[in-house]
Amino acid sequence: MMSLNYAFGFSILLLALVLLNIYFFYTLNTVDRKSPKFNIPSLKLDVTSSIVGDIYEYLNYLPSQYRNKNPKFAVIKKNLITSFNNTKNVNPTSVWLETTSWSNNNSLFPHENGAAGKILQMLQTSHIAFVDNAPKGTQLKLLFLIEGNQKVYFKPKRYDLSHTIQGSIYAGYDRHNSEVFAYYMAMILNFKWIPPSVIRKVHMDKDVLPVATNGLKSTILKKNDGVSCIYGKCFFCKANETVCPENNGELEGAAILYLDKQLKVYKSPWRRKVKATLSRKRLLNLINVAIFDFLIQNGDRHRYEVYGDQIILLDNGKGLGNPSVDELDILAPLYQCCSQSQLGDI
Ligand SMILES: Nc1ncnc2c1ncn2[C@@H]1O[C@H](COP(=O)(O)OP(=O)(O)OP(=O)(O)O)[C@@H](O)[C@H]1O
Ligand SMILES: [Mn+2]
Repeated sequence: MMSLNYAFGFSILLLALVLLNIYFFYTLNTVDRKSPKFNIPSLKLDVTSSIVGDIYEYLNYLPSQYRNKNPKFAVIKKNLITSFNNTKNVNPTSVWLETTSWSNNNSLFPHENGAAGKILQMLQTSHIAFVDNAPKGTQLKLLFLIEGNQKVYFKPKRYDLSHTIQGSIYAGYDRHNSEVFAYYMAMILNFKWIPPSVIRKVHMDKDVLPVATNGLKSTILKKNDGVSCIYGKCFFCKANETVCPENNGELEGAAILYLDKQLKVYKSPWRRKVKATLSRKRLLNLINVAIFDFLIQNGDRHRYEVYGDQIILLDNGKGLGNPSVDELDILAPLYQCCSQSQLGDI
């Protein structure tokens, strides 16, 4: 009798252990996968890539902290807005002196004590001493020399904000608002390796033509209605693809601080495929840039500039093309690195 009781007790224990085991393996496999509350819209995907499918599948099971705004952000936002609005008593000479002599391991430009707002204010409103073509690159852009002897790149508006770019990720002209958006987003992400950039409007007849170089004048056409339009000087610039002022005579664009610094230029190793051997720091830096580019949807980081040993974000004009497309290829430096554990190999 005693041994029967004992055997019964033992089998109950065994059963309990087996059930516990099943439960354990079940939770192992389903952790983070309980009742997805967040369903991302189904998008047209390149189903040939399993990574792309995996990423979208996993998005449904992200832990809740990734879906809620971090309360710490309110303070960061308030400080940033205060800094951008600090535009009183700005002295151009001292702003540019402080800005161009700035040398720091954490940022390209000063941001403390409202410096960011002062720089933006100067970029947006300073008197323009001369305007020339900026022939570097494939896109039409101008070079301004503003009060205080500061150079500025001006990428003109080519599209209305509601315009959607169709076609490849490289399609279309640069988007001036993408440059400006990139700057503000980088500030929010605390990535301080990007030139300040702000929307500026210049009057064609009052601000540009009187101070235009002869080179620029030779790329300006007078249209039938008497309006002066620029076709500029660049790799893709054509006389029939001009930029014209709005009805009020103003030309809108992104005013981007020009960096008179020693920059090294590298071809992106991802422009075809990864061939180069990269240092750990450079690889992590490229992954950061890829995440940034994914957020602005810039798939045109074919080249990157390095200052010291830090990648800087120059040329952010190919973002914001089509709000209903998520181009996941941009994240290749991130997901290829994780799937092939390249970090361990170098
Ligand atoms: N803010 C800046 N300060 C200094 N140099 C700059 C700045 N922005 C761009 N450049 C330099 O000018 C070159 C052309 O600029 P950018 O890349 O913005 O033009 P792009 O027409 O878009 O060129 P691409 O078609 O090759 O992408 C870049 O190679 C970069 O080295
Ligand atoms: Mn470009």
